[in-house]
Amino acid sequence: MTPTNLAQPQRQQTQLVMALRACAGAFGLVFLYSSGYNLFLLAPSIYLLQIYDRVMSSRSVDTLVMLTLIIAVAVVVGSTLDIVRRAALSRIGSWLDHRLRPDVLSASFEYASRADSSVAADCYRDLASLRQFLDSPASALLFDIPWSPIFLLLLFLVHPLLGAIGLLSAIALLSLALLTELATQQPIAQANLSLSRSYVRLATALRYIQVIRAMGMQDGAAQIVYRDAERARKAQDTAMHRTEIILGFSKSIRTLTQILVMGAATWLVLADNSSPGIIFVSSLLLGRGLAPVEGAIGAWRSFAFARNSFNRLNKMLILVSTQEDPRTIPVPDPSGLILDNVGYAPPFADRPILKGVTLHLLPGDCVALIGPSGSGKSTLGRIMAGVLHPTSGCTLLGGVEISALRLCGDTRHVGYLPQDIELFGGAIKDVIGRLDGADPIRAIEAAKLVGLHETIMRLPQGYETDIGEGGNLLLRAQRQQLGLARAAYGNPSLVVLDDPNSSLDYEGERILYNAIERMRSRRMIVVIITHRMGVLPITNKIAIMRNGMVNAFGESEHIYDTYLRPPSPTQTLEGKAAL
Ligand SMILES: Nc1ncnc2c1ncn2[C@@H]1O[C@H](COP(=O)(O)OP(=O)(O)OP(=O)(O)O)[C@@H](O)[C@H]1O
Repeated sequence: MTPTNLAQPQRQQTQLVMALRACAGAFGLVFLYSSGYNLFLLAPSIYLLQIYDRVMSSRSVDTLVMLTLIIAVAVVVGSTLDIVRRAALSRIGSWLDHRLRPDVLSASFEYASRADSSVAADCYRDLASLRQFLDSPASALLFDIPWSPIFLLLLFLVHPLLGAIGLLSAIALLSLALLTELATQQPIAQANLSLSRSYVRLATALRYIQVIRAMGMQDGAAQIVYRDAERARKAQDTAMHRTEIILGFSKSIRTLTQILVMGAATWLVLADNSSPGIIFVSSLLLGRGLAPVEGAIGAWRSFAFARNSFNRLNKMLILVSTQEDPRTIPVPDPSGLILDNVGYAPPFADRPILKGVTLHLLPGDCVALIGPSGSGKSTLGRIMAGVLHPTSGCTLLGGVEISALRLCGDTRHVGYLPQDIELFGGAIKDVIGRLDGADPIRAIEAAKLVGLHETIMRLPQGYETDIGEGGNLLLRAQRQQLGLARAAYGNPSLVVLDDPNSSLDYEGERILYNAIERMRSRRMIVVIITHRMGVLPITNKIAIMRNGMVNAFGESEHIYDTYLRPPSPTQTLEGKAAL
């Protein structure tokens, strides 16, 4: 299954859902703390009633002191429970972060390689957003909301008229909460989108900062990043202003209801001979009943952001997890590489880049993939390397689908040197060893295979030399050689080299050709994507590509003589004479 759209609804157990389920006990505890906290919030109401009913009638100072002490203890216990539940929510957030970070990181890598790297980066950030939400006061509010009806019920018990006023007010506030959702949904989604775009653009600009500075494009690049950040800010402002307006209304409703309840309670005291305490008790109960609803309107943006983060992260985990079980995939036998009717069309493209490519390469084969620019060579190379999934047909290495080999984590079956080289890591031994806790012996073996060992040993720190961010401390030719060693690490069955000699001088090319000979002698299949014809003599097969198809494929000599050999002067003269 190819993930293209995170908007599809899915139902499946993901690591996120399972981790949340594992927290059920902890959430239950938070619920208990919250219940205790909300119960203790009743203390001031009870206190007032007791003052009116007992102290005022008995005029007993001792009762007043005792009551005050009891209520003071209740208030301290209530505040402590509030602190404890917030600390517990924060601990849950930290635990979730710790438990899910590795899974989310690898799922983000997977999603980035299969679909969209910017969405993958967003999903990675979503985990932090969820943790931030659990750290914020908004998360505690969720546990107060169930208490809202209980306070309103108590108000009903005090007097049905007071309860009815409270209920109507709660309904009005809930409608405003709903209105907040409707009014802020679109700007919040827009803010999310623009913010993530600006992050992606910033990352790209920082990656190419040397070129940007050299060409004097700094201001233009800043403008591009700034434009999206501005859009995000404006959308956030819109959401905030709408929330503020609705919050203003809700405050008015709340104050009016408060006055109404106190007025009605006073009327009840006068008309019904009720205790005067109900004036303050009803006001307090109403306040407690409406506070979570009103708080929810204020915290709506936090809820919406947290919900978006949860949904997006969960969907990415679902899409990435719909894979074959890697443990069931066997190690390939040496039956070679088979491309059967391979087609590829990028998402949303109107025409395919590759159309029905069929090739069969045997162990020890070295094939040159040549053809005009844009004919689809690099795309085919990426498919062979398992970086891209073909949209039709299959690519089998030793009878196993290449993308499945990559997913089983045993990447040693395939080596890949991309056009942009893209080195990643710090010390040379780690770069060559594919960041796999590099076995230095094997890294040295790979360096020797590609003829780089002596060069590395001449460096003051040898294999421990740091290559700088992305290898920026190295010459391009050296980066290319290092990329070649990385591709050869672990004796893979297939090595795909995209433009491996583009930066090499004569000596560099000689070393490369020797390296390829050695790879072939180890029965590796070597695919060379190139524009340089000088590489053809070391190949035994050539494939010529045009318009996403392989036009000609066969033994190098035959293909060269038939399609590539320039006509000799005599042939040209004979041709002219014939004319
Ligand atoms: N992700 C993509 N989305 C849309 N089109 C793409 C994508 N990647 C490549 N293409 C297009 O597919 C075509 C083939 O690209 P590809 O890089 O495979 O060609 P190539 O033969 O390797 O070219 P070159 O020799 O210049 O490297 C080009 O027209 C390119 O613009």
